[in-house]
Amino acid sequence: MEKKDLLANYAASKQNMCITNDTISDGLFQEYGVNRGLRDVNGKGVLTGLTRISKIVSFKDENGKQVPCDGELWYRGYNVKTLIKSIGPNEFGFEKAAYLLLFGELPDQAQLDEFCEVLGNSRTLPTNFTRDVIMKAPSKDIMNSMTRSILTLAAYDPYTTDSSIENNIRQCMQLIANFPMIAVYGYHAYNHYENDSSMYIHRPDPKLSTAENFLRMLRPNKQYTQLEAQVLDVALMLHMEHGGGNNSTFTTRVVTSAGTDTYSAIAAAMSSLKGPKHGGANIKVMQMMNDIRENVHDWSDRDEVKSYLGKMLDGQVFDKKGLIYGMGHAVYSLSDPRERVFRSYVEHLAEAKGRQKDMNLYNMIEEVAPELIAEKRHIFKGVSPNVDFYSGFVYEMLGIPSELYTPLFAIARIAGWSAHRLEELVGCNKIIRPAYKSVMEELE
Ligand SMILES: CC(=O)SCCNC(=O)CCNC(=O)[C@H](O)C(C)(C)COP(=O)(O)OP(=O)(O)OC[C@H]1O[C@@H](n2cnc3c(N)ncnc32)[C@H](O)[C@@H]1OP(=O)(O)O
Ligand SMILES: O=C([O-])CC(=O)C(=O)O
Repeated sequence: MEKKDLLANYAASKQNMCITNDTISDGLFQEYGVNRGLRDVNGKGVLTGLTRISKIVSFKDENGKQVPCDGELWYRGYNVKTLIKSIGPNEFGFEKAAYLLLFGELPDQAQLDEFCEVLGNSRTLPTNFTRDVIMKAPSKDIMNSMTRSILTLAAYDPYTTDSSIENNIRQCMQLIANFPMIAVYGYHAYNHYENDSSMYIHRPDPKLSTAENFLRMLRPNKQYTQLEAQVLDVALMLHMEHGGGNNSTFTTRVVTSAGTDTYSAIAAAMSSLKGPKHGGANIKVMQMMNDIRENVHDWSDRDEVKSYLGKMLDGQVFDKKGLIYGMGHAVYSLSDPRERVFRSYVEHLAEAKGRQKDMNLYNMIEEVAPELIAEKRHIFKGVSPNVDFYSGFVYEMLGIPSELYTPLFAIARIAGWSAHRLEELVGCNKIIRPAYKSVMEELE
């Protein structure tokens, strides 16, 4: 028997022991008033912190009663939809919103120009970093490849552990600037070594925005249209920030509170974001849609689509996890405002690109899935499509490879993580250490 089989067989033989000894019954959670996943029975999160960075609205007060409402997302006092609308036809919004999230106020033109200039000039990697780090052991999992790059960047920083606020601002801005590079170069290395394609390492242009640079570095001929860059810019703005409680931002805050350095905190956040129940859902949605296209004979037959989705919820088909990806949210009830914005773009793009049949299938799933989930699960606050439902479809129509969908989320969310790291360092300064009630038995 090969050594690796020996270990795999041993692990398989121990599986049931772990399941038996690690299962904790619902009754014990109830007895001690412990909320699974830090969520109460109505799905509301346990309050664990205060923040000024953003606000999520999913319930409204009606005559003293909290009732579900359409979702709203606010960055530092501004509704994200208003922020997006305020971006002029020849402007890009990601940088403006990043300044807002990091420093708490909207920049005037001179402040924005200065910020963009600093960010643009910071889009460099240490000498030979692409060859020595990114091109070594390339992986299809670009989130892992980026995380490896982030941790290795720490080794090139003489002030890694300096916890002053100015040093943290410098490190966060350096990572915001570097994220598109380590993502796209990681993809090209993988595409070359694993898919036998040509490799392109285009340098970023310091005068271009994050969205433009991403497309410039990705495309072999560096070309993109203004519309493509603007759609991507809006996508980035929609993904930048989502409160302190989402899994990756909470991770950032927990790890930051232990006093660790910026690189380690952001690497931890990356590891959270890639989870299929969080930012990794955008790839899962695309895989799920492909699976539906393959297995549903008539995509326009509502009953056939519904029946297949029902099997998915019962864990019989697709990845057998019992989830319909791109649906549901820990906070939103009737709608996720980001999905609504994406939807308006998707409709135009699908028409322009002749993808009407796919659009109809998405529309049908958007209608049927919430009904089905409500039938088969305990839903207290309503279930609706989330930001990940359409994002992959938009990226696909922009010709972006699926390996880069979750990395794109990270390229945007690094701004929110950075803002929360700074807020934790400035305003909290207390290690996060919740309690676990022990239900262990003492044995002789
Ligand atoms: C950027 C983002 O992170 S957005 C979210 C991206 N994730 C996905 O799209 C994955 C699919 N969705 C889900 O797994 C869930 O909706 C989550 C993880 C996002 C939120 O889950 P919860 O916080 O448990 O939501 P909620 O309290 O409303 O769920 C109630 C029940 O419905 C289930 N449920 C919610 N959404 C779904 C879904 N899409 N498919 C199947 N079941 C679902 C939950 O598992 C839960 O079941 P349980 O009571 O047996 O535990
Ligand atoms: O808030 C959450 O739990 C997940 C989410 O939508 C995000 O992080 O953007």
